[in-house]
Amino acid sequence: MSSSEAAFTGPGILLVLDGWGHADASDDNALTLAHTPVLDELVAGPSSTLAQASGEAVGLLPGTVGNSEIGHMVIGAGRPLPYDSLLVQQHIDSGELRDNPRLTALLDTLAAQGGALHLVGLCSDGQIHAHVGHLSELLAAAAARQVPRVWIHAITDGRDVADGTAGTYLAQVAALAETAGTGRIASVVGRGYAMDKAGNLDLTDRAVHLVADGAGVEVDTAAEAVDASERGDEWVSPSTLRDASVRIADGDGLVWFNFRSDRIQQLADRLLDHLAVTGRVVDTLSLAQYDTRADIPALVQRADASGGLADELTAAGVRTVHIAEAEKFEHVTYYINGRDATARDGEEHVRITGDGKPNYITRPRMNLDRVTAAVVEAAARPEVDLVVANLANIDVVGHTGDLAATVTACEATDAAVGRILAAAGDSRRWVLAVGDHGNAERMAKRAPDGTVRPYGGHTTNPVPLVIVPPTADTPTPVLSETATLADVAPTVLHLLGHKPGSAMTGRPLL
Ligand SMILES: O=C(O)[C@H](O)COP(=O)(O)O
Ligand SMILES: [Mn+2]
Ligand SMILES: [Mn+2]
Repeated sequence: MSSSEAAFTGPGILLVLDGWGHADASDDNALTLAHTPVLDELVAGPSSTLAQASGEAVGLLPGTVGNSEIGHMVIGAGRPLPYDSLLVQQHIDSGELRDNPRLTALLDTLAAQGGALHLVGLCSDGQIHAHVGHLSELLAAAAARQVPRVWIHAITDGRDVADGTAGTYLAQVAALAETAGTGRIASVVGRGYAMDKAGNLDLTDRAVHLVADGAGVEVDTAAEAVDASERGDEWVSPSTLRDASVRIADGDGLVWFNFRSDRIQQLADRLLDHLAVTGRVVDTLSLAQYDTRADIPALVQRADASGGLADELTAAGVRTVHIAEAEKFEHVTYYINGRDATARDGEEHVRITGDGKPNYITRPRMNLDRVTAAVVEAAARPEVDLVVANLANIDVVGHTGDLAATVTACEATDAAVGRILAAAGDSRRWVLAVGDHGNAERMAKRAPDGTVRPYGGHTTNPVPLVIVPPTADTPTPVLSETATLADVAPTVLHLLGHKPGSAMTGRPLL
């Protein structure tokens, strides 16, 4: 029987196991160290393949690690989408960024009126939220337009890159400024403060007052600020350089150089509010488009992500329930639907919330039991055609860089998948389980200084993709050996009995 004859159609569950990457067993592979009988059986079966989830396959620069935004967008779009980091790099390579009329207008005004330029963003080459190369280009543009003073407000990383590397990146930033002939680090703060996205405004406001008012611990060097942190690079205390202590003045300019919005938008909105309340008019631009309340003009526009799974399912009248806990809720709603937050007709969104400031090392199960219960409940409703869910633990706990906690997260996820498979069997649903990018299969990395350090960031590894038939006696489909995340939406449509959307370039895997 050919694989197409073996295909079955009907209701199903699309399950994204966040950060579920594939790599050979090793002593830093949390997924192979963990006892995961359910996942092991799934990936060992014939209805299993590996999908590319990084680099060009999904719309990133070659060799770039995947991330949750592009992962979910491509899963939904059924085609690779040029991601913001790729678009920014293309604008740099073509010279368009440096000549961008919004940028040159701002720089020329600052040069003519003697205003300072403030550049705010994450200083690493993690390529998830930002890249120091983009900062370098903005410094060169400011130098070319003779902006008199350029201040860098550096956010330290330690999450998308190995912890303990912030000092190296800040030295690199200083060297880039030297090469460009302009720019000095005015302040340093860890991303735990500056890039909170959970509404912890007490953290955000520390960064607001640092950047806007120069309020922070006084240090002589950026390295001193980093070295003083007792909780790693993510939690470098808001620090201001003694000989470069600045506040943002009326008439200054501000450019945000993170290309990804989700973790900078809270700070951007809060800072702009603070400047307005304190009577400072500051022209502001962002490198890529942000989802801020404030309308911040962007230097690089987003790619169109329409025509994906959500649009096809709505047109076909398919009823869906989208479920995730807070950390990944936007990913299974906004991003998977093509950066569109509106629930379509026939679409329900379920956001599972828990503690405000969870500690993922001590609570690696997170809110998994409640997410699983919501999936089981939705699966039992006959009117629901498709359940779309994200299990966050493997990725979110993986980001702590704590191997033991991540092993526990993998084991908890394994048990949850077991419960979901049982519920799928009861309701005669197929299940398609897939990772959105790698993370937990690699928990150590060589840092720029040559040392091997705990690593909680993402990887370029492929991700497992498995399909479980609706009943034990349904013929087991054999999946295509080559796959990418772009094949998920066409495969889901196929399993629901529909054709791939006309905007999709991926193909059904069975
Ligand atoms: O913002 C984060 O938590 C990480 O930098 C990236 O993780 P995500 O792409 O899985 O959200
Ligand atoms: Mn993810
Ligand atoms: Mn992640």
